[in-house]
Amino acid sequence: MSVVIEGLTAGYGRTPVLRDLDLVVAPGELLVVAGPSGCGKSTLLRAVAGLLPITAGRVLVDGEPVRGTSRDRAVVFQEDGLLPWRNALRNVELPLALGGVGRPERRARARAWLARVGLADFERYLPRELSGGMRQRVQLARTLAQGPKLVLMDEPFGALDAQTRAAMQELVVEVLRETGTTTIFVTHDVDEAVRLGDRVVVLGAGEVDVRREAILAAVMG
Ligand SMILES: Nc1ncnc2c1ncn2[C@@H]1O[C@H](COP(=O)(O)OP(=O)(O)OP(=O)(O)O)[C@@H](O)[C@H]1O
Repeated sequence: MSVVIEGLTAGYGRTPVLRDLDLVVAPGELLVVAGPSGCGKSTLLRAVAGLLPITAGRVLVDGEPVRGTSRDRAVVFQEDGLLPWRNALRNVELPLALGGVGRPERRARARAWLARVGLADFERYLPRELSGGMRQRVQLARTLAQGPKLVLMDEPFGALDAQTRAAMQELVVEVLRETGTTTIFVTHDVDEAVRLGDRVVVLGAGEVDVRREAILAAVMG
């Protein structure tokens, strides 16, 4: 899916957080949006997800203006949002069930995705029996099992330790490349931006080189 943002102004109440923002994401691209805390990264994701009304400009996904949420566009947050009383498998199955996918197929899809994220042996575990990194992997499986064409990730690994985070970054890049999913990945972590991005945009400073120094300089203003 392509994303074209033109002259986007959006925010909460009367003060816009984003002003006249232009951004293009090509199909299959992994775009990292970086920038200091409070600069509007989450606000941008919400606007693309259709969770936030926009004040001016437009957000086009595959040429169509965003008017609300859609199954084609999935959001992954830092909190895993898993239901504590459902095991890993049943958590991954839930949105498929809600989307009308029949039992045998949703079970097969959920199993395949759990295996893909390295959790084949943990499908019966409840969220509280899994580590933070494992829960994020379940969340990733749950998101990708739905076959979204655009994935919006909002600091999904912010709460993980450095080693787990690095492993998750590797997994995400691998899986998203494999599926050709377009991704907008928000982070305030410069190293994460360098590791993940095909391109890096710093809010307020535009597109920057995917090099640590260039991103740091833009983030610091
Ligand atoms: N629901 C809300 N109502 C009112 N103001 C909000 C709301 N959410 C965010 N804001 C304000 O909008 C601005 C941008 O917030 P946003 O969450 O988009 O920033 P961010 O770049 O994602 O920050 P962080 O890296 O800390 O998550 C901030 O000043 C914040 O206080």
